[in-house]
Parts: sequence; C-alpha cells; structure tokens
Amino acid sequence: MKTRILPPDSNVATNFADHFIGGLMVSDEHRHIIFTNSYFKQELDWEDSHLLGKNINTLFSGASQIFFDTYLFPIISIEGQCEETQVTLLKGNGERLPVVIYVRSSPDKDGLLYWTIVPSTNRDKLYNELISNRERLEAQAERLNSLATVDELTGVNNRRELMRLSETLLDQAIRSSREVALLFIDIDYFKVINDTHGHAYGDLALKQLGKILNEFGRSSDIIGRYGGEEFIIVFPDASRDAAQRYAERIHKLVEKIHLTVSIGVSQIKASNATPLDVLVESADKALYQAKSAGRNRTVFSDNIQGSHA
Ligand SMILES: Nc1nc2c(ncn2[C@@H]2O[C@H](COP(=O)(O)OP(=O)(O)OP(=O)(O)O)[C@@H](O)[C@H]2O)c(=O)[nH]1
Repeated sequence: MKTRILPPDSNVATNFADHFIGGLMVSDEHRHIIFTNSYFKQELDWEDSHLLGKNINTLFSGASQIFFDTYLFPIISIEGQCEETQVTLLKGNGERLPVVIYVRSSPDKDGLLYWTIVPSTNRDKLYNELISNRERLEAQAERLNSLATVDELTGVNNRRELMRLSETLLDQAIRSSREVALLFIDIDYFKVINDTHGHAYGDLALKQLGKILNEFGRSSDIIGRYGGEEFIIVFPDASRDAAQRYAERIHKLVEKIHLTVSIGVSQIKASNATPLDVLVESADKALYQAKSAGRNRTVFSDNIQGSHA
C-alpha cells in the first residue's frame, strides 16, 4: 500500500488546528492575538472579530494577567516556554473557565508565542476523585485498624492490644527503673445482673464501665478488656499510694452506674523486672482474694490484705 504524504501546501494544518480538542492561539510581539482556532468560537463563545488584533489580556482574568507579568513572560524569555500552568480564561459570554495553558515562543525569535489552552475541569474532577478515593481508603484503613485493636462493645483496647501495649510499657519502665501498677478489675455479681435484667442490660453496663474507665485514665494509662466482665489498667510511675488512690476513685465512679467491682493490684518496683504474665497472675490472685473477702474492694498482691473502697 502506498504511504500517503501530505503536500506542504495542503490545508491539513488549518484543519488540524480546527479539530484540536482545545484552544490554539498565536500572539505577536505586542501580545496581540493574531490567530485563534475554531475552538474559541465553538466552545468559548468568542467571535474572531472580538479577539483578533486584541491584547491577550482580553482573554484572561485580572489575577491571571498579574501572573503572566510576574511569572509566565519572565519564564518564557529565559526558557522559551512555560508548561502546564493553570489560569482563568474569560469566555465570550463572561463565564470564567479554569484552563491549563502551554505557551512556547517561536524559535525564529520573531516575538510570536504559540498558546495551547485546555480546560482543566476534567483534570480537576479527576484530581478530586483521586483525593476522595484516597481519603476513603485512609478512613477504611483506620476503621480496620480500630477493629483490630478496640473492643467493639466497650470502646477500650481489646485483649490483644492491651497485652501488646502493656508489654511495651513494662519494657520501658523496667529499662528506666520506674514503677508500674496493674489493676485487674472485675464486676461483682455480673451473672446476677445478666440473669435479672437481661443480657442487653449487661452489655449496656459493660459499655458504661468501658466509657468511665476510658475517660478516667490518663493518656499514659493502658486500659483494656481482658475478658467478659474483666478489665485491666496498667499505669506507669505508680507508687503503692497512687495505685490505692487510683483504685478508690474507680470504686467511686463505678458506684455511679450502680455497679460494684473488685480489684486486684500487682506492682513492679524499680529494680524488679517482672514479666507481664506474672504481673497479671499476681493481680488475678489478689482479685480472687478481694472476691472472697466480700467483693467491692481492692487487694494488693504483695500483702493480700483487704481494703474497703
Ligand atoms: N451481657 C454480657 N455478659 C457477659 C459478657 N461477657 C461475659 N458475660 C457474663 O458475665 C458473667 C460472669 O459471671 P461470673 O464469672 O460467674 O462472675 P460474677 O457473676 O460477676 O460473680 P463474681 O465475679 O464472683 O462477683 C457471666 O454470666 C457471663 O455470661 C458480655 O459481653 N455481655
């Protein structure tokens, strides 16, 4: 098949300009418009007679004109072109249209500038879609992360996250010879509450307790649901007195939602590198003592003595 080559004098260049998907324009050394393709008439509502021979400023917003003088023309005079710049074009009917322009000076140094003008509406739309997709994905990732770490019913850390955070806190405390207290909190007679008022009521009680503990703790405290009606709080820099006061405040707060809890407390002292599971086990034993001694009280693991709230 014979290749078809267009003769240099064919009018394909003009046709091409008129079929181009954006505006093509040429301005002279006085910044007067000397050529526009049919896009200006068909899509931008400009008559040739209103543009040809006019200053290019006719076509652009005041802010865009300032931008031309301070950026676009200086760049073109140095680099010969200015690529992909967003400005505001004024349509023949007065509407404003965000466009991206590419401007290139003529290599003949005759002062002519060749302008390509493409509406950026679609580009902006695409960009906004990308942004909102990204935000959606981030929100989903955050939700998944929260599902993996937060106990859905009570809003406190789930058991796995509780243990993970507690291990970290314990490691840091042991390295810096600081004290740590672990409070094992268990609702009293919760089975009776469930049996008397129903499981949904029991759930609500757990939810309220989770909220109270979350609001009560400092940001450095780790609060989590260890199991059914059991919660654990681990907090640093806890002297015995501080842990005692902490537990007493919990007893008081819990009364407000018509519950009582028993609390077992274990501690690590400055130089004593106790592993987390040993700390949990000691607190659990102290909790058992608190239950045996009549509930609604706190017992410390080191002396297994009752102390009424
Ligand atoms: N509503 C509700 N109940 C739960 C949940 N998880 C565990 N429970 C209930 O908690 C109750 C715990 O009962 P027990 O271990 O006998 O303890 P208790 O009745 O609190 O008695 P003491 O701890 O000895 O004071 C059981 O009836 C469980 O079914 C939960 O997510 N929602």
